[in-house]
Amino acid sequence: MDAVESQPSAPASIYTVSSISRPSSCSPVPPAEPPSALPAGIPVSPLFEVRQTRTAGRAVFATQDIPKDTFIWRSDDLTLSVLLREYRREVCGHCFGYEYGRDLAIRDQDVGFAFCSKACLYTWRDWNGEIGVQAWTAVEKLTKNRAKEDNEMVDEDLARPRGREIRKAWASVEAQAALIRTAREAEMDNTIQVTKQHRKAMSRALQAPITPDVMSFCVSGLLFYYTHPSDWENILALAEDQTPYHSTEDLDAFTRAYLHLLAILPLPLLPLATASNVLILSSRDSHNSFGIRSLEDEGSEFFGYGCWPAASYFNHSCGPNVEKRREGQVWEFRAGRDIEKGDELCITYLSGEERKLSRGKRMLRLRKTWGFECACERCDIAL
Ligand SMILES: C[S@@+](CC[C@H](N)C(=O)[O-])C[C@H]1O[C@@H](n2cnc3c(N)ncnc32)[C@H](O)[C@@H]1O
Repeated sequence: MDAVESQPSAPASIYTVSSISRPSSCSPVPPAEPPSALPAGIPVSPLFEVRQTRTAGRAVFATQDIPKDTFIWRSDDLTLSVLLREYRREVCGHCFGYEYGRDLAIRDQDVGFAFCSKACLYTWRDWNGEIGVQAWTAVEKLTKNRAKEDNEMVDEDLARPRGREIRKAWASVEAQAALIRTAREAEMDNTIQVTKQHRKAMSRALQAPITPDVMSFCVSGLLFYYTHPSDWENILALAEDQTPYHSTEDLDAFTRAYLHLLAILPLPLLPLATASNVLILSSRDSHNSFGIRSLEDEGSEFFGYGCWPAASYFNHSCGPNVEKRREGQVWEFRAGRDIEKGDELCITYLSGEERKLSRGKRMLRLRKTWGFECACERCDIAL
C-alpha cells in the first residue's frame, strides 16, 4: 500500500481516465467524463489511470496487475529546465550528460552552455530556435561579467512569503515594468516617445543584482511557451503551490529577473514576459519539478531541475513500488516490485541519501521541500 491508498476512497473524480486508459475490449462502460475533462498533459496508459484522491491530490493507480520490472511510463515532455550555473561547463545543455566533472568538449560561449557532442549542440539550437538563441545570448551577456551576486544556499527555516506578500511584490514592480516595456516597444515603433523616466526605469533594472539561476528558470519557461504555445496547458494543469518562493529574498530575485528580462529579451518574447506568466511558472514548477542529478553515486551531484508534466502525476512513497530513471532528457518508470490492480503507483521524491533518513527526518524534508505530510505505508507503519 502506498502514499494515499490508506485514505478512504475518493469520491468519483472528474479526472478518471479509465475509459481511455484501458483497451476498448475491456471497457464496456461509457466514460465517466468526456476526455476533454482530462487535465492537459496527463499520462495515459492501459496499465494505469489517474484519479483524484481525498488528501493527496491526483494520483496514479494500476488498472491491472503489473509484474516487477514492467516498463510503465516514459516522459519525454520536458518543458523548462535549469542547469545550475556552476555546472554549465560540465553538464551537457541538451542531454544533461556528465563526464565525472570534466569540462565538456564543446562550449558555446555566446549562449553560456556546453555540450557533449555537436549533435547535442545542434539539437539544442534547433529546439530553442533563433529567438531562443538570441534570448540566451542576451542573458549570458548580462550575467557573464557580473560578480556572483546570488545567495546559493537556501535557508529552509526562513518564512515563505504568503499570498498577500507575493501579490504585493509583483504589484510593486508593475509601474517600472510598464515603463521598460514601453521603452522596448519604441525599438520597433518610432511613434512611441521615450523619456528620461523610461530610460531610468530601464537602467535601474539592469543595475539590480542578478540571480542567474532564477533568470535561467524564467527564460527557459517563457521560451517553452513561445516555442510550444499549445503545450502551455500542460503546465497550467499541474498542481499549484500557493507559496512557491522559499523566502522574501527568493521572491525579490524573481521580480528582479522579470524586470531584467523585460529589458533584454528579444522583442517577440515581450508579450509573454508578464508577471502573471512568471508567477504561473513558479507556482507550477515548485511541487512538480524533478531534480537533474548525476546518474552514478545515487545521484549525489545535483545539476539542476526540470519540469516533465506527465511524470508529475506520480505521488511519493518512502517505500515506492515504481522506480524512475533518467535517460538523457527522458524519465523512464518501471515496476520495482509486483503491483496489484488497484494499487497506487508511487515513486520516491527523496534522493539516495535522503531515503536512508529516519522517518522523522524524511517527513521533515518532505514537509519543507514539498509542503506535504507524508502518509505513505512506510511512514504509517513506523508510527
Ligand atoms: C508531483 S505532485 C504529484 C501529483 C499531485 N498529487 C497532483 O494532484 O497533481 C506532488 C504533490 O502531490 C502531493 N503528494 C504527493 N505524494 C504525497 C504523499 N505521500 N502524501 C501526501 N501528499 C502527497 C503533495 O501535495 C505534493 O506536493
